[in-house]
Amino acid sequence: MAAPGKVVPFRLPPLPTIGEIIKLFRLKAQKQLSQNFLLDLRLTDKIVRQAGELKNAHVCEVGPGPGGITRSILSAGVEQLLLIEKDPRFIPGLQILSEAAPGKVCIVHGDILTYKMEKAFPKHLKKNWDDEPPDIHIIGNLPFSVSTPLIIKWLENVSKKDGPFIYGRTQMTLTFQKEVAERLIANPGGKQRSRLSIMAQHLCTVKNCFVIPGEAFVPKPEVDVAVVHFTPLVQPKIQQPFELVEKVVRSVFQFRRKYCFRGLDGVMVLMTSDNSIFPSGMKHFA
Ligand SMILES: C[S@@+](CC[C@H](N)C(=O)[O-])C[C@H]1O[C@@H](n2cnc3c(N)ncnc32)[C@H](O)[C@@H]1O
Repeated sequence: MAAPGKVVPFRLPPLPTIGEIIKLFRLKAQKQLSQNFLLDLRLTDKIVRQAGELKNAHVCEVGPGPGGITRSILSAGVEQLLLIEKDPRFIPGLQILSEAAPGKVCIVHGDILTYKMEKAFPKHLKKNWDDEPPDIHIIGNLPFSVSTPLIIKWLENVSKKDGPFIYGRTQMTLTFQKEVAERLIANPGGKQRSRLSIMAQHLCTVKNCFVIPGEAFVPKPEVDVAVVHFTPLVQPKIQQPFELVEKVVRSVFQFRRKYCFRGLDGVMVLMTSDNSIFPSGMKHFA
């Protein structure tokens, strides 16, 4: 028994390994759905550590699959874990995890692209936008065909303070194809600087955490994967509506870099009609 006042770390009871769960429920990865699983719990622990302190946090995991990352999230001592999984084959395996952590897990069979995140967490967790981020995190290793459109949608939600961001500056830790992660974190003037870099960095602090080699996944994907952490900024760097910023940035990047200034001609038109979108000049941010 622990001494009074001593914090007892949360420990899951002995469970079948992820490999055994996959065998038990015949969870063959479906290539057409870009399913690749992480079986090494040291790696899933490493991904979850990138989210920051999760003790007593409310977490939504998107696309838990056979539950590797799920186990690491539960072991971090979260208060509540919401799982959103589209493929019904994974639900029985996730139920085993739910029984191992009584009262902590809620499983939703659904599609994260349409799920209403504004109702996902208790209201009392809401924080003001300029306060510290709420104790709410989104974590996920989704197929790239989902994670890229999803981050665009969530960036729009950040700019409008809706969706998962009605609770405040909810943090996200997500995996992307390595090249997409490089674009998300690229600095101004860098080779990878793109539309995605500006859309993400004008709204969030974007940290690239680490690259996971393709060999770590079963089956091995054709590309490497990188983990990216997002914290919405208190003040966006460009204080204009999302749609307008997107339009301007699209216009800037429609030409190859050496012809970028052709794109800027269009921007100048928008700048004069909309009053200084990029106060210190687009050149430096692009
Ligand atoms: C690449 S697998 C990763 C599984 C697990 N997170 C892991 O790391 O081992 C992606 C998972 O996301 C699920 N998924 C795909 N699209 C989804 C969507 N739109 N909404 C919710 N889950 C989705 C898949 O069924 C699969 O379980």
